[in-house]
Amino acid sequence: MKYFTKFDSKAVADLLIEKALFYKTNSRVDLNKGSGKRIGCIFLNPSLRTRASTQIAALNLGMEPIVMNMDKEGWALEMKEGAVMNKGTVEHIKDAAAVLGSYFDILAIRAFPSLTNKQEDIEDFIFNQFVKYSGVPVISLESAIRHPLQSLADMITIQEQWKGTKKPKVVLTWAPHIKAIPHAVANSFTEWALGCGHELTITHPQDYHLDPQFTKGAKIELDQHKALEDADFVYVKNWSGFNDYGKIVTTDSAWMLTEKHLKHAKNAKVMHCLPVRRNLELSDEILDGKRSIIQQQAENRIYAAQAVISQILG
Ligand SMILES: NCCC[C@H](NC(=O)CCC(=O)O)C(=O)O
Ligand SMILES: NC(=O)OP(=O)(O)O
Repeated sequence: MKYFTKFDSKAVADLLIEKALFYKTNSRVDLNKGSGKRIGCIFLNPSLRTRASTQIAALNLGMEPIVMNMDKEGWALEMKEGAVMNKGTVEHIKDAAAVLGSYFDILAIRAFPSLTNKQEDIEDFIFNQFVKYSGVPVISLESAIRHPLQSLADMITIQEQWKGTKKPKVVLTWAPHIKAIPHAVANSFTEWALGCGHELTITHPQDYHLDPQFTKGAKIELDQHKALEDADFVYVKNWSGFNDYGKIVTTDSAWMLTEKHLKHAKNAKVMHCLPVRRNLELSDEILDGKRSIIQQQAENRIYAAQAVISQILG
């Protein structure tokens, strides 16, 4: 494996899940595997979990992680080919990524979408410029359209939690937010849940349809209460408009998940990638209650990253 940027196949997902669960109980078993190697973690946006869990994962494999907050501490990067750089940007991605490629054995990049330039975001332009010019293996720490390490951790968590014999009913439900939020987590969760063979229902208000390239094969049910009936796992997530790109179409607080919403889903476990805005996206009663498996998801981010880095190291 050279790149970890999206769902590959069920076989690869199963292998990574198995590897991650092994590392969860034997975290330092491969301490020599990455010895003498460096991973560069490049952040163009804020992070708590991804930043810490990726470093811990690398350290568990004996690798040296170096974190660069390029948005604040690096030179302003020019991404466009052939640009005349007579404005704010100082260094071209061609030069910067090539230098980073020569410093690191693996590069890991976080690059959120603009939410204004739909075409560029859909093409994952900024992330792919790093891939194109670095020449080394690249891991996505969340790009404009995907967050595969999060989704891998989500799949690990579902596998750990699910004790039933039938397939679990998994529901992705939209939640209110005050800001325009990326589609990456929702897209990726959909991609991985379907790819791993889960039965997925997506529910959201009118006009919040996700990019159909991700939702093909999912059941879309716009009645949230109906969608939540008999759910085994409920993934709560806000996203902004896709058709009306990057827009907040509604902030209807009736969509915020409470116990009342789960009246017909007695055993449902609730998931969220974090950070969560309490009592806006999700109620305290759910977050602090028995249904929440959110802390477990966050912990599994370490082992998801460790499995991926280990696989790239070979
Ligand atoms: N990396 C995980 C989540 C990143 C992003 N959240 C945010 O931007 C939160 C911003 C705020 O709440 O102000 C999202 O939900 O897609
Ligand atoms: N879930 C997640 O990616 O969190 P951070 O943005 O804090 O890394």
